[in-house]
Amino acid sequence: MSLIRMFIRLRGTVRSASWAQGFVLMGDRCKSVHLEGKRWQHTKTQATPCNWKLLDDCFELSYGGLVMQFDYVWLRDHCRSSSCYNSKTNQRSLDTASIELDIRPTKTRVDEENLFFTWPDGHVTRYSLAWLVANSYESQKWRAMMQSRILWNSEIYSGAKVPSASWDKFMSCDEELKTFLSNFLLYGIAFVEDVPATIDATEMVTQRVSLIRETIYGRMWDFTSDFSRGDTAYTKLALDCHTDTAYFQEPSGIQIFHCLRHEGTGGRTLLVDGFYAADKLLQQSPENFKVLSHIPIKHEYIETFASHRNHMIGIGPVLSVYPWNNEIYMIRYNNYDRAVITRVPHNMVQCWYKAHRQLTAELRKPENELWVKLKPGKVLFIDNWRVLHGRESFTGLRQLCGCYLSRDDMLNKARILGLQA
Ligand SMILES: C[N+](C)(C)CCCC[C@H](N)C(=O)O
Ligand SMILES: O=C(O)CCC(=O)C(=O)O
Ligand SMILES: [Fe+2]
Repeated sequence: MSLIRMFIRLRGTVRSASWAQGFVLMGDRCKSVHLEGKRWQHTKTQATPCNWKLLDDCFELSYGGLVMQFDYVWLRDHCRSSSCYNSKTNQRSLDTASIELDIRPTKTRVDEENLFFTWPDGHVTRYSLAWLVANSYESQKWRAMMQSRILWNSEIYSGAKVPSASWDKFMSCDEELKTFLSNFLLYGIAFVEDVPATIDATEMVTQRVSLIRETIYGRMWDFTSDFSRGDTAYTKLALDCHTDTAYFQEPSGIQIFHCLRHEGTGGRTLLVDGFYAADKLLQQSPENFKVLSHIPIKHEYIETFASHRNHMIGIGPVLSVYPWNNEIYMIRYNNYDRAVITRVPHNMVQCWYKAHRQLTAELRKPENELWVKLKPGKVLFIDNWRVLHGRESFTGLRQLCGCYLSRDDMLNKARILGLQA
């Protein structure tokens, strides 16, 4: 059993054992009652009554209709007094390792809005009840833990009529940027239109969103089908849907494409929501989802051009999920760059191929494919941890420019603008 799962189970047991009769005790006067040998404490009548109990292994608080349990070390550790926490830098100054692991408050008291703990060394910690509620495990649990997203196929995305941002407004107005980022977080793709068809303007537009992540391809890159680098991207061939830089330990968070010119035919861009496909897989076959989220696979970029010598390796499952809630946060799918499978025993290899086949079938369903023709002026932002891209083969001169962006900094920007990310 994973540690986290064990932890959740433990918490569950503790909670159900200790709280069942708590609410009958809410009185209208200040009083304390004994229940199963434990002393219940109450505040005076108020809109939201507060009861608390010092249990052997945790502090139990009932407030605002919620029953919460706090570890004593946690309560000491999160003290917001000026000697424990620097509210100018929002950093902890307290040395957590100096807290006795069996610490208990010597005195506990409550007023209308606050709880006060006195610790064995005399230090007093004050918590506002509202802060404790907001930061309790029990209240977090009920909140949407998942990033809100709209999973899409071609019809859903087209039907949503998500507006593109427009260059002028995008560059000058934070509300426009906020709407853009909100759409980007929801769908994993977003467009800015009317951008001057230059590398400089493309760079400017990306700088509104995040910091450029420089890679072996440079900072801003532009490319044509001249095979100047050892990769199929630099040809006229079609490309099946994939995520880029699967061969990085941390694949690039965001990819930007701006088609600066195309004199020829074909060359449309393919976009597929990898999380939509993964979700379908999870519904149809949880075992196959599990296989793809557990078996680590290697991706590799080997370039042996005289001018460019590279050997990049990234290892990770096709589907990365958070261990605590199984929520998918990244898909790594690139059949071109997938390396030799060497670390998986043959019986598991067979399972992996079956699961991979099912995911591939889902990704390739025509109804899941969104095809767009990129034109000069239209800059595409792709969440490279979620949305796969590909392209149709083409003729003629076609020049694309773009860059990779840091995912953390995009999320940072979104939060600063007030979005939940
Ligand atoms: C985007 N740019 C042309 C610079 C690089 C293309 C990298 C292609 C590589 N096979 C991958 O999928 O990561
Ligand atoms: O040429 C294209 O449209 C995209 C090529 C590609 O997959 C890439 O550059 O990452
Ligand atoms: Fe690519």
